[in-house]
Amino acid sequence: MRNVLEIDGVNVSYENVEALSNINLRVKENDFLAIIGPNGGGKSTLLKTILGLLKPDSGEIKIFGQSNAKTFGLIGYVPQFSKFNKNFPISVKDVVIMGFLKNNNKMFAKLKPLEEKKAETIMKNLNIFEFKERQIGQLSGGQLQRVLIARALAVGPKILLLDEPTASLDSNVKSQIYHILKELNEKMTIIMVTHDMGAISSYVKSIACLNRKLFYHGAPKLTKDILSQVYGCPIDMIAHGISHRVFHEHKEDQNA
Ligand SMILES: Nc1ncnc2c1ncn2[C@@H]1O[C@H](COP(=O)(O)OP(=O)(O)OP(=O)(O)O)[C@@H](O)[C@H]1O
Repeated sequence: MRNVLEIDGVNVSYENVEALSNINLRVKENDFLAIIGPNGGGKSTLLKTILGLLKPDSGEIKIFGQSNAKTFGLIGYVPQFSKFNKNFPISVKDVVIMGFLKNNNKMFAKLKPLEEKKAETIMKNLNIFEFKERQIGQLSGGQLQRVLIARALAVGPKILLLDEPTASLDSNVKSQIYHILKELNEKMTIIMVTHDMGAISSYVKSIACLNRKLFYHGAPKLTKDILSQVYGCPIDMIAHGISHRVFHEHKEDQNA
């Protein structure tokens, strides 16, 4: 299997915060990679850097062997839907259409007939076609997540990046989203930031544990030692090793 993503010696900082330190990572074609780690560990920063939205201070990122500045259409991005402004007066269909536009300034541009057909197929596949005229504020969390996945699929990506796709969804809806991702994974590589440890044992093919540095990258089998290193405190694992986590007493908490 060839590498679809190669990250070499990447450092990223915001003014005086070092968010990523010397990240080296290879992702193979058709992998389903989960990036896990504590809050503020640099997961979103890593996604933004892969997308080319943030420029590393040093190091290099290649997508299919090319600089990520030249990769429009190869990567689809699904942002954290909880951060999406649900009050924005835009319909489901218009959000999906935005995915076809290279320059998002032309937000309500008309699609070519072929694109129109493709948008329709994507919406039907994700079961959102029936409410395509609905304003996005009228959707449930799971429906909105499917709309954002549809938007990301418009470019026909080879890699799909998702930032916490199941955060604040109930377990039934989470399973629906993972089911969709599993199907998509037959055609594309998936890289997902998640705090959902349950997904790791059931759905993903590999994991990367990130807390400013990359502590582990490999099979989705976490040991207590790796988790403690990444999360910076001891962690108990209950039920199948990783589906739950409980923080022991914590020095900072004790002093609080
Ligand atoms: N725009 C910014 N300006 C300054 N510092 C930032 C900015 N964005 C992120 N940071 C800092 O960079 C570090 C990494 O943040 P990032 O959002 O990548 O973490 P994360 O792992 O995605 O966190 P979470 O799980 O809470 O979403 C944090 O210390 C954060 O405060």
